Amino acid sequence: MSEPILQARSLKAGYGGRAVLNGIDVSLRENEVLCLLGHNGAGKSTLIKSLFGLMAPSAGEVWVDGRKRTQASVRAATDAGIALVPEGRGVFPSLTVAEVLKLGLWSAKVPAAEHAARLDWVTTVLPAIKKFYAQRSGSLSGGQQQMVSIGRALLSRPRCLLMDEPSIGLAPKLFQDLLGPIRQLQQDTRMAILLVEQNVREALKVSDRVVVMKSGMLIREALPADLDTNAKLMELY
Ligand SMILES: Nc1ncnc2c1ncn2[C@@H]1O[C@H](COP(=O)(O)OP(=O)(O)OP(=O)(O)O)[C@@H](O)[C@H]1O
Repeated sequence: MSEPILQARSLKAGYGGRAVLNGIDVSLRENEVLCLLGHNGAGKSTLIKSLFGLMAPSAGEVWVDGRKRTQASVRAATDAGIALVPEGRGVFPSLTVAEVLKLGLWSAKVPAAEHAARLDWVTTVLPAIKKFYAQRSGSLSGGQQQMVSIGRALLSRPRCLLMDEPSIGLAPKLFQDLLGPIRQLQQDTRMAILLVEQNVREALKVSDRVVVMKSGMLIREALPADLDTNAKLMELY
């Protein structure tokens, strides 16, 4: 089997000396959607931020493509083909969608000659974006903003996508509209996705494997099919 694209080994991290991650071991492989579940405050966002290089671990290691990362760096993560859909969307309300995506092209260091083709490609994956391309982001619905946030993350054509609660605040029926095209893209391209979700039932439908976090530890690993009843889901928490 090939090396994991992204791996945490005994990873510890926290804020101002307060430990949040208490030794996490997890691997994300090519061509899988790994669903990360856990209560509010379990440390899911902290794990995502640590894997992406937004936070330096206090102990333990992050490995990328079988090589130990020497320094937490978002630039290095982006260069390695990793992209983040952050919690809370992070689209600037006063900018139009076109402007948000142009900023995304710039920050992903996409060569200018490829900008048009890259934007075309993103709107092929998420065609709904075309409908509100010229609108200010602040005037969009939550689902539309989330689509822009996901589209922006795709601009670098990542091999590995980290998604922090992409469906938060959306009606459950919008989940598949938002995540369905991404699951399709993932299956077409063998991309790896780490998906943090509160919308457990819908998330399991687009996931290959599940890990559950509690108080900064991974307490369970399962397959979606193992969690096909309410009782089994309740056990996780
Ligand atoms: N920037 C920060 N500064 C200080 N403490 C933080 C910060 N961000 C998160 N925390 C704390 O770290 C703990 C874990 O938070 P984290 O956001 O990683 O959890 P989570 O599992 O993603 O939860 P949620 O589902 O609510 O987003 C919480 O106690 C939270 O209050």
